[in-house]
Amino acid sequence: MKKDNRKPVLELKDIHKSFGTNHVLKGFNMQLYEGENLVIMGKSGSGKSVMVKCIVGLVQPDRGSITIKDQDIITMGQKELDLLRTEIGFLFQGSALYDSMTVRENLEFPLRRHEDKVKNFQGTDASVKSALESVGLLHAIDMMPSELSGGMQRRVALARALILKPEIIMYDEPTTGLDPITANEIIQLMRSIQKEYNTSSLIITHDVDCARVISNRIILLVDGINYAEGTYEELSNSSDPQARAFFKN
Ligand SMILES: Nc1ncnc2c1ncn2[C@@H]1O[C@H](COP(=O)(O)OP(=O)(O)OP(=O)(O)O)[C@@H](O)[C@H]1O
Repeated sequence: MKKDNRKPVLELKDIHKSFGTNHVLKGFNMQLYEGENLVIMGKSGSGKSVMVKCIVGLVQPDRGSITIKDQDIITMGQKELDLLRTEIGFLFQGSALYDSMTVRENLEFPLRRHEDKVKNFQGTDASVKSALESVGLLHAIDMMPSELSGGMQRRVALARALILKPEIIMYDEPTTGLDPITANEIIQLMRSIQKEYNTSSLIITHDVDCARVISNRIILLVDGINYAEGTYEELSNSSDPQARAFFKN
């Protein structure tokens, strides 16, 4: 593979994490570059969620460094960390909408939490409308989550992830639980958002179709390390059977 001379926006170096005798991450390395869609694939239980939790600060790695735009987040104070986190949007499986709030109120929530950052934006109402427009759901602004289909709910969650105009978006299993047509709509939306906002995306997925369509690059997480890296074509045609096995449906 070619050596990449671009600067990463997010970098994990030599991350180790064990739970008792269960050594989950054993020196995992990853660079996410500006504007790219990087997919992480790994078998169930391989440590993908633990890796994401290390990035968002829910789990403390035993060893290694995590930098976002050259700032080390492991040694950072809470206040700086909160501000830096506004640079990251999340679309997690569990990132459900608040049932008792309208779509508009759900989107206003992160704006209110991060008022300092929002001062530079065009105003709450305009920000909410522009994020909803990006996911094609402006007409649903006053609806309740219960009135929306599963796919629409995920699009609203995506609008909420976008509202602070993050430079990085992390998607954890973005298509899980959706039928193939809706899953494809979400994938196309992720692509158009990447173009519109020039975000760098980290995507955790089991979905081979999603990985094929969305990825510029894929990292296979095996035995706690970045076992193999490359484009979909490179990895799915790899001479290594363990790498190739990921792409058999
Ligand atoms: N808080 C915790 N305490 C103890 N063990 C944990 C904890 N969190 C994760 N683990 C263990 O770490 C390993 C990796 O779990 P993780 O949830 O990261 O897997 P995954 O790759 O995300 O799996 P899946 O694809 O099924 O979601 C598992 O063996 C799990 O039991």
